[in-house]
Amino acid sequence: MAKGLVIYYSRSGNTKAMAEAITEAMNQGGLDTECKAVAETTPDDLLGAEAVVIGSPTYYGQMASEIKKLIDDSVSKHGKLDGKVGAAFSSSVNTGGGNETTISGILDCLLVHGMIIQGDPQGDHYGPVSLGRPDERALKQCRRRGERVAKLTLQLFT
Ligand SMILES: Cc1cc2nc3c(=O)[nH]c(=O)nc-3n(C[C@H](O)[C@H](O)[C@H](O)COP(=O)(O)O)c2cc1C
Repeated sequence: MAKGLVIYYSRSGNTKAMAEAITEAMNQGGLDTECKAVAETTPDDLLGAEAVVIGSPTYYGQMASEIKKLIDDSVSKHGKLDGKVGAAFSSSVNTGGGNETTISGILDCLLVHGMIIQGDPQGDHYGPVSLGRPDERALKQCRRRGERVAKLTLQLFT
């Protein structure tokens, strides 16, 4: 069965709540998906999933260093993530506070790994964003992204 992995870093719970909503939707979409804090995640874990979704709070318009460290450590698996499905999400405090640049930064790294990224013409285009604690709009975007990742992954891997 195709597997998914949602990885997040979160200090005050906002990004974690997004991760949980995305994970639930991926599981409902038929992808056996685990949700892990980045502190519990190793580069080896990236190999075990066909879809990897990474979320970070926005720190100065960029991903948190904890997420970047995992990505930098994933150089040990370089070439082995080629063709997997990737996605990203972020929480910030301000509108225009850089959540999309954070997502783009994560997606850039996943592209270097050779991963497949799907945009969204109707929902949050780059990936779900939330201002602070995810409200119903943000949770809807998280569920939508989870469904879309699951659908694409099952199309590619089953
Ligand atoms: C070091 C630091 C830098 C931050 N930089 C930004 C920023 O550039 N733009 C913004 O809108 N929010 C910024 N924030 C706010 C967080 O992105 C926001 O509170 C986020 O929802 C926290 O997510 P969490 O609850 O998952 O930890 C920053 C917070 C910290 C601690």
